[in-house]
This record gives sequence, C-alpha cells and structure tokens, in this order.
Amino acid sequence: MKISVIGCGYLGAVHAACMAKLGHEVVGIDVDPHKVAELSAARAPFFEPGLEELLSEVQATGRLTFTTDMAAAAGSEVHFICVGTPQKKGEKAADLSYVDAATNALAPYVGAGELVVGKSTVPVGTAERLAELIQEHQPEAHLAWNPEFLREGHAVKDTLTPDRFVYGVPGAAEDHPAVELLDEVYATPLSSGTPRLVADYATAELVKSAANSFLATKISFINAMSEVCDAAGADVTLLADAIGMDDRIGRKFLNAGIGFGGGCLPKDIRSFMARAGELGADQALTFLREVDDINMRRRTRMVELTREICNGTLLGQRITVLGAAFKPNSDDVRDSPALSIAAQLQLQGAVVTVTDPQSLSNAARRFPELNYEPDLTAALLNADAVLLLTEWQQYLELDPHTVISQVRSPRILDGRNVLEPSKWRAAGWTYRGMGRP
Ligand SMILES: NC(=O)c1ccc[n+]([C@@H]2O[C@H](COP(=O)([O-])OP(=O)(O)OC[C@H]3O[C@@H](n4cnc5c(N)ncnc54)[C@H](O)[C@@H]3O)[C@@H](O)[C@H]2O)c1
Ligand SMILES: O=c1ccn([C@@H]2O[C@H](COP(=O)(O)OP(=O)(O)O[C@H]3O[C@H](CO)[C@@H](O)[C@H](O)[C@H]3O)[C@@H](O)[C@H]2O)c(=O)[nH]1
Repeated sequence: MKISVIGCGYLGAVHAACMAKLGHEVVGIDVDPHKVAELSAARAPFFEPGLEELLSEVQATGRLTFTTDMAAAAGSEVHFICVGTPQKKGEKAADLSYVDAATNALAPYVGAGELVVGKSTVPVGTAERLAELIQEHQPEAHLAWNPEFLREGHAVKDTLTPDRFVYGVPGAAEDHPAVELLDEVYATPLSSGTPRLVADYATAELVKSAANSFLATKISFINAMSEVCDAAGADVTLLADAIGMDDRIGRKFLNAGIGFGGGCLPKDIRSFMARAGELGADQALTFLREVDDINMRRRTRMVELTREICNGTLLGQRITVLGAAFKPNSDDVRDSPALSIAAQLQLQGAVVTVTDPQSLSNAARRFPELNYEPDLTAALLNADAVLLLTEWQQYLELDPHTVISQVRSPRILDGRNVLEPSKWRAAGWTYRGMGRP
C-alpha cells in the first residue's frame, strides 16, 4: 500500500521505517529539514536501538523516502499523523497546535476513499473534530484513531510486534471502511495473532490516556511505598518482588527510584486531568494529581539524600551524575528526572558533572549551565558523591573496587535501586538507595 507518515520524530520515524519493513511504499513528511535530511541519508536523528539498521535496510529497497513537501502525501491510501502533542507552557493541557497544523496542511491532499489515521496522543474529543476538518475538504475520506503504545528504547520491536491494535472509528463499526484499510496496513502482525479491538473514537483516545495513567500510577504507588519503607527502615525492592509475585499485581513497573519522566507519562497524565476537568469529570482523576506529586517528590528526595550523604552541605561538592536520558537506551531528555536533579543540585551550590552514553548534546541544549563529560572515567574523577540516575547497562557493570580509586569520597546514591548494596559497601563505599535500608 502507499502510505504517508506526517511527523517523523521518535514515533513517526520508527513508524515510517516499520511500515516500509512490512512491505508498504512509505513517504515520511516532516517540517524539520534537518530531520528529513538525516532520515533521507538513512541516519536516525535520535538514538533508538535498531532504527538506523532498519532505515538502511528499507531505503535500499526504494520503499521509504522522506521530504518536507506535504504534496508528497497525495495519492497515499493511508496517512498517519504522528506529530507532537507536548504540554502547553504554564498549563496542564496538551498543545494541539501541531496536530491541527498538520491536519490542515494534509487535508487538501487527501483523496476520496483515503484514510487519515491519528497516532499522536490526544485529549478525548480530538478525533471527532479532526474528522470534520478532513471531511470539509473531502467528504469521501475517512478518519480513524489508532493510538500508539511503543516504548522508547524498544520502539522498532514494539511497532512491528505490538501487544494489540486499537482502531477508533465512528460508532465502533467493524464494517467501517477504515477497519479494512488498517487491517491491510497491519496484515503481517495481525496474521501472527496480534489482537485488534475496534472502538469508537472516544474509547480509542481514552485507551491511550488510561494506559499511561495506569503505568504512571503503578510507578507512583511503589514510590509511595518507598517513602514508607524509608520511614520504617524497610526494603522497597524486596517488597516489590513479593507483591509482584501475585499475578494480579505483577512485578513490571514496580521499580522505585527517582520516578518517571520522558515525553509521554508526565504530560499525558496532566493533559488527561485537564481534559477531564473540561468534561466536568475532574473528580474522577484527582488521584492523578497525587501520582504527579509523588513523582515530583522523588526528585526533591534525591537532592536531600545527596545533601545528607555530603554531611549536610552541597556547597562546592563535586557531584558526578551518571545518566541524563529519562531512561536507558534512549537519548531523550524530555522531562528527565536525572537532569532535573542535576540542575537542582547545581542551583544549590554543588559542582555537577553529568555523563551519559547518548544524550549529552540533547542535555546541553536543555541545561547549558551544567558540565558534561562524555568519558565515564573522567566524569568520575575526584567526585565527592556519585549519583546513578539512569540505569544504562555500563553503569550497572561498574566495579566498585576500580571506581573507588577514581573518586575523592566513596559515596554512591542509587536513584534506580539497581546496584547490589552489599557489594558496594564491602568495597568501602557509603551506599544509599531509595526506600532501601
Ligand atoms: N515518543 C514515544 O515513545 C511515543 C509513543 C507513543 C505515542 N507518542 C505520541 O506521539 C506523538 C509524537 O511524539 P514524538 O515523541 O514522536 O514527538 P517528536 O517531537 O519526537 O516528533 C514530532 C515530529 O513532528 C514534526 N512536526 C511538527 N509539526 C509538523 C507538521 N505540521 N507537519 C509535519 N511534521 C510536523 C516535528 O518536526 C517532529 O519531528 C505525541 O503525541 C506523543 O505523545 C509518542
Ligand atoms: O518501574 C518503573 C518503570 C519505569 N520507570 C520510569 O518511567 C518512565 C517511563 O518509562 P517507559 O514507560 O518505559 O518509557 P516511555 O518510552 O515513555 O513509554 C511510555 O510512554 C509511551 C508514550 O505514550 C507509551 O507508548 C508507552 O507504552 C509507555 O510505556 C521512565 O522515566 C522510567 O525510568 C520507573 O521509574 N519505574
């Protein structure tokens, strides 16, 4: 099939490459000429494992091209909208200006019988509004909402073999033309058994908001337990293992630490609360305010722990921060807890050096006031305290016996509870986790 993908960021670039991998003829369209140039040269404009290899593989077949020219969307049977929906400045709500601009720019090129598919995460009610906009231009065109659930760091695999597909179409009608077209797009994963659910627009949009709210709630739940464990001298990692053995609870997403960040969970729970307020259902989601507050407290807690371990003062302390990305295997620093902690420490008088294998240039653009050192050994040199804030594999493999000779004071704070405390203590370190005795 001929497919266009509008917006080629973390979601759209991967989606475009994966659709070409499934055998479709794909054009990726983005307003950012630099991104388009990089993608056209089969270079990923951001770090995502496996993406660059996939781009090279599918571009060699001639099935994948990129352009800034929206006119290239003309003639595609299916048009995916993958542009950003960030949080509005100073508000909780999502900024829909990119989705609106992309849909307006695309609409004149959508032909009769063609399908526009929204993949961006949007407040409930958006699909219906955009369907009207498309149909003002082309009454014979259709719109479906097909939320995306990929995780950064696993985006290629998640796109090619998702847990499920959700199609939002008017009236949840199984016989709507959009269902047949989407089934054709996803024929390969569907044939290997990926479940698909057909819903109405509102339900499809809400599935995405609900999924991210649940994940955020699970993380804040365990972080709340971590606060209690700290107060009681108990161990939250053992607690998570024990409750996670109950199938009804499950161990995944129960890792306590400095909390969640990224371009999705924080802004999505806030936008969900804002939208519920508009709908008069704000009471239903007041718990998400608590989820957000618990999450933001984790960052303050890490700053306090650092002060404690540095004998009560941060002034002039040389702090090495391991990790800047919001999670490992990504270069994404949007709302990164690691960077927000690093910036708070620096504001309070510490001399902070941040290292990360992939995200330092993104980090430096967001927080130019911090010091960055790509070399891990150089970053550790003469540190008064080391903070592990993003659990990259290479940090998990650090040998406490080797590192102790590089730092000035052997103090380590484990913001992700991923190190073995006894190993570090036996090597002579002062170790502090979060919610661990
Ligand atoms: N990143 C993820 O893991 C992920 C997963 C699932 C869903 N989502 C959702 O997908 C959407 C995109 O997220 P992202 O992380 O890819 O954002 P992003 O900022 O990385 O990418 C957005 C892209 O859209 C482009 N763009 C903006 N306006 C445009 C226009 N008018 N025409 C063409 N291109 C335009 C930008 O230049 C940018 O390249 C968001 O709604 C997000 O919530 C993201
Ligand atoms: O037990 C855990 C699990 C995760 N995190 C943190 O939570 C954040 C989000 O992690 P993750 O969900 O793996 O990353 P994303 O790539 O942001 O993916 C989420 O957001 C995407 C965009 O909406 C969705 O598509 C995905 O399904 C959803 O998992 C990161 O900061 C993690 O460090 C924890 O603190 N503890």
